[in-house]
Amino acid sequence: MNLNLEYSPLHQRAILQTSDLSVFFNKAQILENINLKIYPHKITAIIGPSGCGKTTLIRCFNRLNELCNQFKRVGQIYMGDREISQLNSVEIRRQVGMVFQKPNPFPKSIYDNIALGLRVNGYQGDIDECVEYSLRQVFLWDEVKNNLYRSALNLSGGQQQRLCIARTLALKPDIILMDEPCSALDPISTARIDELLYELKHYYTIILVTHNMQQASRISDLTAFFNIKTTETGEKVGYLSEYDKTEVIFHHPKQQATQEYVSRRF
Ligand SMILES: Nc1ncnc2c1ncn2[C@@H]1O[C@H](COP(=O)(O)OP(=O)(O)OP(=O)(O)O)[C@@H](O)[C@H]1O
Repeated sequence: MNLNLEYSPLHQRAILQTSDLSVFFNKAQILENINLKIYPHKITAIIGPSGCGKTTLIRCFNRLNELCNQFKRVGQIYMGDREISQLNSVEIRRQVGMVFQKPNPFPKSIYDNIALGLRVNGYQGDIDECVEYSLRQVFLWDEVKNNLYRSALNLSGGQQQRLCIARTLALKPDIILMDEPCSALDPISTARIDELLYELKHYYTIILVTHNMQQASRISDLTAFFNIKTTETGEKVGYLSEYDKTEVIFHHPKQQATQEYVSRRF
């Protein structure tokens, strides 16, 4: 579903695209026929009621679901011209970084949180420089530059989440998946992350799962509203209900369910 995106087919190629994507866990269908295009250097918000499959969808994009042996997918996911099953899963996870709901720094120093991933990926450049550059990108450098060898676990929640974002950025991904990255943070830390994401979209493509309607409406360019339906056999399945520019989804949605969800009358 790629609606009314004036600039999309004419001016931009999708960086990531699903084609009739359906997902199953233990034979239960979780997502049905998802057709979604993600455009480069945009923030795409994924919104919808709990259980509609938002996390499951984005975990398809870095092939994380495949670690669960009950998982099955039907349909295609293309990165550029290539179906992601043809790509090496280690390479995919470098190209498609992920930031989780709860900040999850390694129980190591601030420095090592970034340096470890670089070493594991065989980084050939200057690690000190890259650590500094990544911490500057998330506006954390000035706060931690004198304590780089202290445990990352001593940082505040907001600082830990910015460190996790820096750790992801250090590997130079094309796409960053963010699964409710601010849900464990206070409003001031959330506002800082919002500003940060807005800056980062100049360099990266961001897919943001969020329950925070203010966050989605303030910083995203495009919004995909997912909903849940009940099948004839009584199963609940998630589907893409409406996808458009964020401004349209929040101010002139075509569907009543979208209107109700974004205005919290769902
Ligand atoms: N590994 C798994 N094994 C079995 N079922 C799963 C697994 N992961 C997710 N599910 C099921 O898939 C459905 C969608 O879950 P998912 O977490 O993707 O939804 P969501 O929209 O992100 O929800 P929320 O907004 O509450 O985080 C749920 O019914 C969940 O129980």
